[in-house]
Amino acid sequence: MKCKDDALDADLAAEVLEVCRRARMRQHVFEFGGRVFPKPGIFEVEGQEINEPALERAEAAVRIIVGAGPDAAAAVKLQRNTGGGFPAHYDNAGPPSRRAVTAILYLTDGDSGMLEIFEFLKPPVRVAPRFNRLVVFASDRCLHAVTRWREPTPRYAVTFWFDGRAASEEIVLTKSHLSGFPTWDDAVAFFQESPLQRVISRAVYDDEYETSLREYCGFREDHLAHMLEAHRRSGTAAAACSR
Ligand SMILES: O=C(O)CCC(=O)C(=O)O
Ligand SMILES: [Fe+2]
Repeated sequence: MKCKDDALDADLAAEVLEVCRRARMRQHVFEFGGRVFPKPGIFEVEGQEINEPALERAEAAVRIIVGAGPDAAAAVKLQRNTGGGFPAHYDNAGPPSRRAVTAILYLTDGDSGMLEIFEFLKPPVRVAPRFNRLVVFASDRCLHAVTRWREPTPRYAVTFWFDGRAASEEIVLTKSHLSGFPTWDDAVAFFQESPLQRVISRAVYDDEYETSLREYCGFREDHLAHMLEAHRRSGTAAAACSR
């Protein structure tokens, strides 16, 4: 994960903030365990729906910062956050997603709505939103969550995703992965660099998944119960198949 302050030209960042303020955003929904839930307090719209030159200029600048080639397809998402947060997730949870790089441009300051980053088996890191701060990480190997936003005014952020080459990498965890490590440190080093960490993350990060569901977005008891149940099912399945 990399964090860069004063990432864009300040005038451009201010223009992007204005675009966010004006944009019509929709309630964000997410799929969990076969059901669709609203994410409380999160509203989003895709950049391509609003066709603003400032967004294109921002995308070009971010593309250079993250080192994505001119041909890498990009998706842009504008977000307004008035309350909740995000449960632990990977931006690329597996095929057909081809997202390789996530870059989040924060446009609002706050001491809540922190980005929590769980780089595999490294100490977790929390990044506060700050105007013109850019956080960049690998979409397929960086578990993250967003803590609840508690400020009276909205939190604005724009996320840029750049695709990589066709996802040809292995995505199935096999016994040979697990038996081939001479030492524990070798296994850790492998999973830190590999998208295969996604297969075992629900078991390894059980508490973080559960806490983030409970505290950041599961405000309705019935929704939370379903999400926790689905999380536990997938964690148990992952633990069983990696034995
Ligand atoms: O709002 C943030 O800080 C991050 C949002 C996020 O993780 C996402 O949109 O996938
Ligand atoms: Fe994300």
